[in-house]
Amino acid sequence: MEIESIINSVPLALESVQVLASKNLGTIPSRYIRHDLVQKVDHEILVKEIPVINLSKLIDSDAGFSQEEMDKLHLACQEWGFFQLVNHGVAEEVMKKMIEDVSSFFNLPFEHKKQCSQDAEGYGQALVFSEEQKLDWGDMLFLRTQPVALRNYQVWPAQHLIPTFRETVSMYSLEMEKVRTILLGLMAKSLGVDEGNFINMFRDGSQQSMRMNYYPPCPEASKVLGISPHSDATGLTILLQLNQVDGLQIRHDGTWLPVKLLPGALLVNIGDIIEVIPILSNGIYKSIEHRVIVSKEKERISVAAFHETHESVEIGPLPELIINGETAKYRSVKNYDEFEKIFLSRKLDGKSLLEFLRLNN
Ligand SMILES: O=C(O)CCC(=O)C(=O)O
Ligand SMILES: [Fe+2]
Repeated sequence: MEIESIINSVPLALESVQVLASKNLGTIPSRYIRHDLVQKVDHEILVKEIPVINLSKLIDSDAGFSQEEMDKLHLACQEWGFFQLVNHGVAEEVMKKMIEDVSSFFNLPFEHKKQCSQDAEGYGQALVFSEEQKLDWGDMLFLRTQPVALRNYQVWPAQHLIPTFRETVSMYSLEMEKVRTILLGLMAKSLGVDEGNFINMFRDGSQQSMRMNYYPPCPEASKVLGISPHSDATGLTILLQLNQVDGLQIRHDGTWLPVKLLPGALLVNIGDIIEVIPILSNGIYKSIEHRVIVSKEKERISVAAFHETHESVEIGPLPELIINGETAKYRSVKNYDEFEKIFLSRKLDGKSLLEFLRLNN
């Protein structure tokens, strides 16, 4: 299908999963049930843990720089596409406020949350374009957070309902940008590419958005997914798990590996954009598929902060890289805005966005 016709698809209206869950139904509508879902995890794989990177060992600090930690980071980006980040330097107070205010949002009465609804932004569910498509067991609040001029406060919770929400998200947003920039610099070093150039692609004015996810408990938890398998159509994602309830699984060595997050850790993953733009990683760093399973008893809340390339950056193989007889592996997309439109208008389906852009040559 051509890019233009995909962009013009219209999403279907969906019900809030939190409202549905509050009805305490014994069984749930069939549109959430996935008959082919394999949730059983191979016990062998449970001994595997995704890499943990200690950021204080990678920046000038009392701990000193550790080449060993740097090698671990490189391997994590190459072989896992995911890592946990500890000693990341984000102020505890900011994390605490973020946990409080985002939880408060999902605890608001539905009528109040609904005021934040709008098509692709604000409160709602993952966009769905056909009656056949399975639904995810979760609601979300999707906000554009940077640059500030792109914020649409209409879809943010009203000031009188959660007075500190704006300030908290603003502070957290800047902390995430700091972590992003440090990590990109380290990745550039590991890849042996120009650090300034790499960071410049994500310079001031680049977009950051946050997807705040709420997964209610589900009476048929083993038959649903909180989020369908997907890879993130972004540059770099930094995820905060708010309430110590695990549920994320990543595709690793052909199976789904559950992620056990350490308290206070952030989870970082490589998005499609870093995989696609050869100058960023020449395909060395991988954007990995992941999904979310839900619990029968406990709700789960997470915040994914997505970091994009600057609007002036074309997403696709750069001409100067098509050297030594190599051909472009992907169609180019003008910039992140267009990339996002294509992403939003397609159902979450593994790494199909990259497949869609791949050139068969
Ligand atoms: O809730 C999670 O752990 C993952 C969320 C996620 O994958 C996303 O928002 O893209
Ligand atoms: Fe994701």
